[in-house]
Amino acid sequence: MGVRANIKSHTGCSALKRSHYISRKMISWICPTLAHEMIELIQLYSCEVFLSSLFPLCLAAMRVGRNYNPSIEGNPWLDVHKQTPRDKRSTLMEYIYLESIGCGSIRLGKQLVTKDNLQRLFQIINPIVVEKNDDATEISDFNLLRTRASYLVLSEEELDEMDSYSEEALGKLTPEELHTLSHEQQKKRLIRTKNMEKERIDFIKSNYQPLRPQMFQFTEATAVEKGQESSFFHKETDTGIYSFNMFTEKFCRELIEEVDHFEKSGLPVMRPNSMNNYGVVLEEIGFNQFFLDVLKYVNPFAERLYGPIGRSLDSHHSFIVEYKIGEDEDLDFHYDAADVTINFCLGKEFTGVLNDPSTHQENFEFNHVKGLGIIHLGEHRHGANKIKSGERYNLIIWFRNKAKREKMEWESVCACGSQPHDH
Ligand SMILES: O=C(O)CCC(=O)C(=O)O
Ligand SMILES: [Fe+2]
Repeated sequence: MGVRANIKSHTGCSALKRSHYISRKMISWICPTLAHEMIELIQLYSCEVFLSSLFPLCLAAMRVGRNYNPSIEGNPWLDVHKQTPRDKRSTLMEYIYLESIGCGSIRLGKQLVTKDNLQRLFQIINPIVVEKNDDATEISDFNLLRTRASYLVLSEEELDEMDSYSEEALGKLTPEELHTLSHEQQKKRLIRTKNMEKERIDFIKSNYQPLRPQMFQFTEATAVEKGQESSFFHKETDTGIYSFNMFTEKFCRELIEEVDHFEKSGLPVMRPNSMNNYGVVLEEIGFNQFFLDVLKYVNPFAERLYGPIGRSLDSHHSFIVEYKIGEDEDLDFHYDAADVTINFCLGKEFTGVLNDPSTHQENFEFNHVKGLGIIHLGEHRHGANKIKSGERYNLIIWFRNKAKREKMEWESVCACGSQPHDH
């Protein structure tokens, strides 16, 4: 993030932004243009997947295209979520924010804050809940926990460490001792983070009643809209940003509904990453296989677009980010802890910015439109402009090479310097 200062986030509606907006509309909704784009792509990639599975769909889209009403008003994406207003998070569920030291934090419905649950979810024998103040006041009666307030969940050992490793005590350690201490702690934390994740997934699995159990299975019908079968990547920049239209309107609406339903359950919600405070990690609520299946579909494209990096993808971290005025409103520049990222707009209003990390000269802005996604390299620096009204839900899929990512995680325990936007 060192050179971030020379790149500013844009909130105004520049001509550049408008032209991208218009071009996105043209490509997605004016089907003769869309057909032309498809032919170009087919020629460019002449890829087996295109020919065997997508080509017939492309032809179908071209046929529909001749009669397709290109007006933006006719775009089903633009008003579909008007019918599904989202209840206020605060009135839905009495959430308590519970933080660990170095192993992530969760939101948990107040009724689920019990010693047993904390023991399990935080992997601590005798969990102690303390106020986040200088005195670390212990709260033993969980009824006294304040809705939407944040607390620390600690083991007795951690509480002792807080005293013994006070700034004064740390000042007495040599730099080498401090280094070793922090590395040992980080290793322990990494292992605990993994165990906590496993427990959380088991906890959700045994307690969550999905709204639509069938939607946890990926099918091509989910991915490709009948009549608008345009599952292809449109080149946006020379630096590896492509846009595409992949998931159906129905899927997007239902995914938002499922996420809302999950949030109402009060079950533990992990922050999707270190920068977004709202949203849900989809593999934790049962979508792991779903996105592995999506990956099979994306794999040949990723390889065409990104070569060996695209070929190496074998795992994912998938989550929903939610933006709303008064909550998360924007996202600072960062790069993802991913090899390849898909960022797909499920709904609401937003303007985003993507910047090329290698040159820092690029100033490409992409206006998110419901039903459109972008794919880019994880290392491609980007951020999100402030939301102006309403709510925005985006589906973020971080595709990764598992072995490489695990190696990086362990190495980061020993590396100093800036970290990517990790989860
Ligand atoms: O809000 C967005 O569209 C971007 C989100 C993002 O970059 C991320 O969560 O890594
Ligand atoms: Fe990102």
